[in-house]
Amino acid sequence: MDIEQSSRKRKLSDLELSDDDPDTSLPAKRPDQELFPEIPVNTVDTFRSDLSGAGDATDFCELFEDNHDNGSDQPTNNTTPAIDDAFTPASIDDSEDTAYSSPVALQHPTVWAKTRSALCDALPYFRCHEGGNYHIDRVTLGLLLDSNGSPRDYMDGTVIITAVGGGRVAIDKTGKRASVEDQDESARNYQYLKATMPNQNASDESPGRTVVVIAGKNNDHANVSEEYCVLGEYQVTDLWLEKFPDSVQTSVAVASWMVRLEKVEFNKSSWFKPKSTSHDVVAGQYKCPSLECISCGKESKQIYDKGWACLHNTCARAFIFQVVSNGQVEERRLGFNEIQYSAEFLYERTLLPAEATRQDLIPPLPTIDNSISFGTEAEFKRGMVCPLCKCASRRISWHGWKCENTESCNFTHMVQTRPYPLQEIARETRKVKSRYKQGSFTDSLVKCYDRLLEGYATQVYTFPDEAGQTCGTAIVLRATEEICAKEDGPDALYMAMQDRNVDLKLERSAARHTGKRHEELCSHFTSNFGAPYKFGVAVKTVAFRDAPEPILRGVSQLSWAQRVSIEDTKSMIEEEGITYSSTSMTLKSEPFNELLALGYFESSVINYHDDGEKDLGPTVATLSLGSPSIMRFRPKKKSKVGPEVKNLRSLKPAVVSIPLYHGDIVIMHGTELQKNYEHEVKPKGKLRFAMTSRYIMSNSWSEERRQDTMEKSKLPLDFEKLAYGGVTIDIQS
Ligand SMILES: O=C(O)CCC(=O)C(=O)O
Ligand SMILES: [Fe+2]
Repeated sequence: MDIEQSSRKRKLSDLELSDDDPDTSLPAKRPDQELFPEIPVNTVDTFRSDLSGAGDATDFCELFEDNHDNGSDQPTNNTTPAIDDAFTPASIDDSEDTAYSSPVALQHPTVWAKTRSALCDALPYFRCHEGGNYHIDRVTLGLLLDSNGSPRDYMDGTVIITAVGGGRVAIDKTGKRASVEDQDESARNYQYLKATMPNQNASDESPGRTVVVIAGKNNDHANVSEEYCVLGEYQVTDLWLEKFPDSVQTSVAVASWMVRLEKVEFNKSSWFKPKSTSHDVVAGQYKCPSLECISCGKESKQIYDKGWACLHNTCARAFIFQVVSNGQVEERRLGFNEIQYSAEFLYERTLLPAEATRQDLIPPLPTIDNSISFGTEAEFKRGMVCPLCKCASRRISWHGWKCENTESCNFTHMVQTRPYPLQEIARETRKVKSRYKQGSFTDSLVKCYDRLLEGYATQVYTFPDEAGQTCGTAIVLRATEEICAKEDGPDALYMAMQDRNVDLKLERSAARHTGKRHEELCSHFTSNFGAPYKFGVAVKTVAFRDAPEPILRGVSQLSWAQRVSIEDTKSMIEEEGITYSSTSMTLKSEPFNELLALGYFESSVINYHDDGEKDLGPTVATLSLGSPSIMRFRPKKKSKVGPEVKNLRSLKPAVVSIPLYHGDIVIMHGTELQKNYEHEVKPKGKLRFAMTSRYIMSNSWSEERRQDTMEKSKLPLDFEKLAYGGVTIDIQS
């Protein structure tokens, strides 16, 4: 025991701690600029190359949100002390020095975003729509602090100290979450942050990398003026477990990881810090001592002002502070509010290793190199950072990027895409044909009948309702090469849709995402022509009379396809003796008065949905142009068709999967088909268009809305000359 005491004393004496004035040992500050150390400037690695090279790289977001990604399920604790109460280090006179006050925006943010989806679309270091710790291959690239995490969080213009987060579980039925178990080295957020530090990777030779920190408006410490602002490029300097018996977050002491981040360019003032003097501190001026524990033999830094404690949670002496009182060292357990971070810890500065990987805070504007790219590759759907006002903006328009800061900036970055040729489509088609079997069934519910329809080889899929009778059909008309090459056929239509002079008005709309907290954009681009209609998402409508010719040709071709396929279905039902629901399948062609155009870049999809909105006729017809795709149908989880689901979270598997090729037409018929089943379409190439026509019934609408619908669905007088297969449409009914 005596030996222990003396050894402890020896180590503490190294700190030169004095009981009455713990800071007299601190060296005087040297704010003279000339003494600032040179910050190494390394070759900047752009993340675009990280991502494009990351074929199977794990690109993920971790649930840092327990503490940082502000959400409705954040536990509120009225007893939480204000940060200033919890945190005013006594050792520093803060009457002049504002290093300890919460930063307030000084200048224009380096990069900012109005929405989470813009942030994630535009910034390569934070492609993380949920969660707050974005990592690739288990190494953090970006952190979002969008709430007040631990009451012990700290932020000045240079240093951020915050809880690492993760590991919380719901502790009651209201969804309140809290940490109930000690965190340890298996905590993922800890691991990914640790991996950014030099020599932490498996090879042990990684040079380390920087982490970009973003603050959201819900974080009171950063006090940023915009919804999301990039604070800067930081390095992780310390990770340690904090455990106090009276933590205000939980009634029991739970060890939680904390992280200290230090701005890489620590000698420059931050845009978000007003009178910070913290950037006057130079490397080496303050040194936070590190001591070896006499019990476990592991080192811990003295990061708190009251004294040193072993920070290794498994050690018998963990969090027992060695406090100097009247020249004696006492061992004490201290409460959460009794200690603060030491000045040495806050003011320590760390030079970034020269070989560490840096990050570009402002990614370059997307450029399409017409010799190697078409402009429809997945990366061009990403956002941009406006070079004028630095607003992170999403790719909303088909034709290019527009700054989303529309109130005070009108920057646009329009691009000319290179037409994606039919030869490329043929190549993609061959690849899909070799991989996917036509209509590969995953369930015996759906039956398929082969038909021949005016030169189109046709498959008719019949879908049963819960009673087993057919409630709907999906009729797939396969276009032959000959059909595609016709003067008004799919090839000509596909090329016309890419014509620079044709504006299809395609845009990405805000999508509904059940269970997601943040607004997202649909992955595909849409525009609506003819009768206005809200398909779950709001899409702008253009009257048929103002529609470009390819759209009108689409309406014409789909109207033709509806007529011939419904006629054939009647014969097929008779020939095959199929029992069907006549309330669902009227077997009548309705005049299409609307067309929804869809544009898909590489990796765009339309997720599972139904086309059974109110006031829609029983038939929905789609023409596919360009890249092949896979269409799947599955019974809805609430439908009695198909296997029963265990709970409402589990989904039913697809019952049929249908590859669709350039020129193919799918006609879904039957209102009950849409009630019982849903469908998705996943393109397998770089450019696909779909044109979907419906009949929208406006009888029950107000006179004004009805008139508007009638007006917008009037076809131009010369429409007849575009008629496919001689089908004219009577819209006036
Ligand atoms: O892109 C497609 O083929 C399908 C589009 C679709 O499902 C729709 O417009 O509702
Ligand atoms: Fe659909």
